[in-house]
Amino acid sequence: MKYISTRGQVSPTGFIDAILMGLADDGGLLVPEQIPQLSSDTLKQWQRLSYQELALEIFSLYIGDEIPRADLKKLVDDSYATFRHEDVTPVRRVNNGLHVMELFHGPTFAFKDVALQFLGNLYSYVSKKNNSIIHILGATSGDTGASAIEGVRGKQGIRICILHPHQKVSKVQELQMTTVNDSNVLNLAVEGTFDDCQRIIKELFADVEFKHQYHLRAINSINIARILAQTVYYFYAYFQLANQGHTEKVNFSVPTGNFGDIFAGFLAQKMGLPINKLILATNENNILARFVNEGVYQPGEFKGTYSPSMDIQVASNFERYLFYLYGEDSGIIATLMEQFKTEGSITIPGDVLQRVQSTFSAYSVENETCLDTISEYYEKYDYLLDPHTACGVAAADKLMADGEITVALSTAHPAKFNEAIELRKIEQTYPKQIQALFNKPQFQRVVGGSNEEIKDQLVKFF
Ligand SMILES: N[C@@H](CCOP(=O)(O)O)C(=O)O
Repeated sequence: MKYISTRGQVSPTGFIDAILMGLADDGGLLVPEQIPQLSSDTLKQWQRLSYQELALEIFSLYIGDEIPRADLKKLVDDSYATFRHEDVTPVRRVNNGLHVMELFHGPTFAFKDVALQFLGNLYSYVSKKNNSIIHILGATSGDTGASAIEGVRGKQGIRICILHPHQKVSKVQELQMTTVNDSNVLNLAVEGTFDDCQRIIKELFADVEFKHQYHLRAINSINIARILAQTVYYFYAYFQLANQGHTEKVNFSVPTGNFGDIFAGFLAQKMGLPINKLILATNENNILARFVNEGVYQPGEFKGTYSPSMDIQVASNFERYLFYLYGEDSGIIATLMEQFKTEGSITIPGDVLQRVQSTFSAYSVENETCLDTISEYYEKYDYLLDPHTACGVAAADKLMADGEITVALSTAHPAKFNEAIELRKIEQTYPKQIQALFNKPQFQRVVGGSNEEIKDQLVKFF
């Protein structure tokens, strides 16, 4: 399989070079040259596979023979052996039509572990095999950072620097990142928002000379490996329901910030998974919900919410979706992204908007509704939702029709966001791994948001 850029200025490249490139060198995002198409027979054959077996099949389609199957199997098995649940991403029925897929059974209690345990092991494999230098630079609104650090801490040949917005992540998220004292980890707390952190890393990756000189690698969802790994659980959820006798198409409701997770669902649908609606749930930072409902992509004013991981204005993976929306025409995408840079917005015509709405439904969840949903599900169903999952569940409640089956993606464990949970006077017991964080010293440097200052830190660290 080869990978091409959404902006068309990069020669088709193999899987390993694509993951090492991260952001495409022309500033676009890498996508597979062709999306594999699955027959209904293949779907039937996959229906009873374990999570690990399924991941191996899906990764093989996108990696081809670049990694021998036995090596790939070991990477997959090692990556998911760290999960606390034997199903890796179990699906639980909560009420009639609503199921929750728990994606938080990995080491840092968030869905990011599903891809970042794998990517961490993959980087280590590539570093040993090809003698590649792996200097990771990432931005986080809380979950990606902890998960990426956990995926590579202490690993030979790898260094990681994570930028997070100072005091705009939850206490547990901050502790998960900053209590790590391995010498290959650097945490920079940036005075600004997640969008500032993401803009900085994208600008540094776009500085191709700097990127190559310092061997910068990405762990955010700009890296195509993240998307591919997240595609697996859409299939797995569908198969778990099919094994219980649900043969109809399924809706997925996805708490959305950077558009990576829901894009993975979109990719699964394009591969042939019978998905009905993709429900896009935002918090009050609702640029994506406005896009789906009105056809205008324009950042609004930043709002701090109870779901800080989704406090994002400019969604990284939106460009990948635009590429498919516009028939894989990289010329149009390059023009639209240039327009976004100069004018600050993209408006799509009515016929294109109709195509968007045939795939996505969207709802923007207000702060109070998020908390109300947490209370309601706790009282009625004895199920404690984290505030991001609560946004997904609130959107599903709003947008699913009677008789439909919806899987809401539960993206994090509630213990990561007690700031929101305690507002509703709900007392939760922390898992022991989270409780232990409160007694540890923290290691982080607070920095301003200039590219030069970050570059300076990186040069010293790498
Ligand atoms: N919500 C994310 C933001 C970064 O998104 P990513 O999927 O591109 O890594 C976070 O928790 O850091």
